[in-house]
This record gives sequence, structure tokens and C-alpha cells, in this order.
Amino acid sequence: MKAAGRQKLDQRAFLKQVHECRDKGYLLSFKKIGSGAFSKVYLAYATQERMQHNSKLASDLRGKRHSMVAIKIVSTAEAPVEFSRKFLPREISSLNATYKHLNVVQLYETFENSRRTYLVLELAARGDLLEHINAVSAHRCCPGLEEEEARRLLWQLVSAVAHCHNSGIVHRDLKCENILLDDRGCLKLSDFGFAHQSRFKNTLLSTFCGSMAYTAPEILMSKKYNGEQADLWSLGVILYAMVTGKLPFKERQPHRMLYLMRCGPAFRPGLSPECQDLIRGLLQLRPRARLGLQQVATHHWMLPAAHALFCITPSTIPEKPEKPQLRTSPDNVETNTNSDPPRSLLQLWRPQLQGTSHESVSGLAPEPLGVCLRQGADSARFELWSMEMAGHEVGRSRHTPLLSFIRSMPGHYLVS
Ligand SMILES: Nc1ncnc2c1ncn2[C@@H]1O[C@H](COP(=O)(O)OP(=O)(O)OP(=O)(O)O)[C@@H](O)[C@H]1O
Repeated sequence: MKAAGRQKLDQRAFLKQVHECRDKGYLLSFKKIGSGAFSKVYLAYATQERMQHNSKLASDLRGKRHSMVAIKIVSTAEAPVEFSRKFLPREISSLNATYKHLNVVQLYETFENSRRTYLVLELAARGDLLEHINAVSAHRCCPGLEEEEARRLLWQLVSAVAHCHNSGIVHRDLKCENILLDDRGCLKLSDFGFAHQSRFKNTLLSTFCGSMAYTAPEILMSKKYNGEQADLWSLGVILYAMVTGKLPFKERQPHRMLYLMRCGPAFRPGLSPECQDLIRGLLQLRPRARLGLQQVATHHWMLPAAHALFCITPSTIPEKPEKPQLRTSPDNVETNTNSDPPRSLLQLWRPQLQGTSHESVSGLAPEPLGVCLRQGADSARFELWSMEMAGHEVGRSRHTPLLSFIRSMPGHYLVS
């Protein structure tokens, strides 16, 4: 078909999609923000009318102070039957199961017709982690992110993955390209097309999936594998990529990859020994020898990460901050418009935290009622449902590292 003819067809198809979205209460823009094998992702706007009918969408967008969403349009008519019958339903049901976590991309709703399925997703406007690592590396003229930033992102990623695992979902395709960032620099785990859902923690899987550079050795060896342990390997690869700007093992042939994996990762000079230790702890050939998520979160490299509970990047902190104020009057407290707030890492780990005496965890939460952090005139507001959720009694007067950290942040104030 001639190019002009194809262009006309594409335009007609796009206009159809615009109408189909409009009928459901969304205004589709021309801005394409991504594409997959059988899908295209567009920026779109939710109408007031739609928000009145979807309380989760309305409360999320109210918090974000905009009406933008990402609409992923999957051409089910063009995709193989297996994709439409297996992978797409899997992606949708995993997103439904992992709903309501700050670091997992939110699926607000879906609609479909005989040709297409539409997924209305939370917008992650700052692209993916790979693009971010490349942009920062170019800016710094040095490959990789600062350890401080990598730590903040890893903390959020660990929180998201822990939430998935606790919801019975293993992701199986954790990689930098599937980790998105929103306009506040908050990490959003996405692309659950290979996810597997099971009620049983120790289910062994056999399907080869994921991308070779991030795939655990047991999968490369075609062994039956535990999905959670395979995800932990991928976390090690992602951390390595963040702090070095490179992949730890890169080969096309699985047997060569396995050889490199057996030799272990090589580190650049200057990388802290703690970070190297954490990466080695994740990149263990024996799946059972790998650090668990809780061990990752309490690893000494992660210790200065208290602030990472909040998705704030240095760039979101105003240069000329408003005078910090300590607010105590409940009348001045902005109420949480979201009736069901995102779950924090500590809330997520509530069962594990009960009775723990580990300093890195018990030292995090300063106030029994949690901390509400607001950022000057900006809309950002983050909530830590911490010790109370974890069942700990912490005196109000105790100044823990987190509290001091928050107080030291310009333009922020606390309400408890
Ligand atoms: N919620 C979102 N916000 C912003 N961009 C997004 C969002 N979801 C997806 N994208 C962009 O669209 C691209 C394709 O989306 P996604 O990875 O979900 O599709 P896919 O069909 O699963 O892709 P693939 O075939 O590569 O696995 C992503 O790489 C990302 O750049």
C-alpha cells in the first residue's frame, strides 16, 4: 500500500479511537507517549463527567491537580489470539490485583470493542528508568546515577515489588524499561504482561519470560523456578544498571551469559562497598541464597533511605523555599481527599514489622499518627502511615532520623 494511503487509513483509525474514548469520557490527544508490540499509548484527559463516575480516578487526579491520564490502546484485532486471550487479561488482572500502591501504575478502568481494548492508566510523564539513567549519565559525564538517587529509587521499587508479591503476583519482566517515572520523580512499576498470579507462595514456574539481560540464571538454565526469587535477581540487575549505567552481564548466547553470571559482576572503582555487597546479595546464582525483599530494605546501604518513602527528587524541592512551619492545629490540616491512601512500605510490611527491633526499621517512624508532609505551594503531599500501622508505640518527643530529615527539608512542614 502506498504511504499516503496508509496514512489516511491510520488517520481514520485514530479518529475512531478519539470518538470511542470520547464516548467513555476521555479526550484523546495526538501525543503518542509510547508504543508496544500491539499497542500505542496516548496522552488523554479525563472529563469532569467521567470523574464523577469513577471515584478512584477523581481522587487521584485531584491529588495530582491535573486531569491527564495515559490511554493504552491495544489492537486486539491485529494481535495474535494468544496475546488477546492470555497476556492482555493477565496484565489487566495483575494491575487490578496490585491496585492502590503509590509505586505501581494505576489502572483506572478498561473498555473494549471487537477491534480494540483500552486501558486507562495513571500517567507517568517522565519516561522510563533507562531513559533517566542515560540522561543523568550524559548530564554528569559519568555513567550511572548518584548512589543517593539510586537508593531512593530502589526503595520505591522494592516497595512496589513487595506489594506485588504480597498480592500473589510475580512480575517476571522487571527491567529499567518497565519502570516509569512520573512528573514528581515517583517510580511507577508497569507492564505486567508477563506477570503470574498465584495464591501459593512456593509455586514453581517454567515459562521462559523476561529480557535476557535481566533474567535469572535458573530461568536461562530452563529449570523450574520460583517467581519471587527470579524477580530478586532482576532487582540486582536494575540496581547495578542504576549505579554503573551498564548491565552486569551482556551476551546474546544463554551459555555465555551463564558463564558471566558464574564469574559475578565487575564493579567500577568508586562504588561504595555497601552497594557492591547489596548487588552481590541479589545476584546470587542459587535462588535461595538471594537476599529477600525485607533484607534488602534493611541492608546497611539502604539505611539513609528514610526520605525515599517520599517520592521527592531534589529538583522538586523549591530553590527559594517558603519558611518552614510546624503545624499542629488539626483545623489547618489539609484532609486526605483520597479516601483510600496509597500504601507505604511500612504499612505494606506491617506483619513483618510487628515486634521487630531492627534499628533501620524501628528508627524510621517518628509519630504515632504518621506524618503528613507538604511541599510549600506545590501540590505534592505525601503521607507516611508508619509506626502506628506497624503496631509500634513511639513517643512523640523522640526525634528519630526520619523526623530530623523531614524537618531539615526546605519548604516542608509536618503535621501529626
Ligand atoms: N502509564 C504510562 N504513562 C506513560 N507512559 C506509558 C505508560 N504506560 C506505557 N507507557 C509508555 O508506552 C510504552 C509501551 O507501553 P507498554 O510497555 O505497557 O506496552 P507493551 O505493549 O507491553 O510493550 P512491549 O511490547 O514493549 O512489552 C512504554 O515503554 C512507555 O514508554
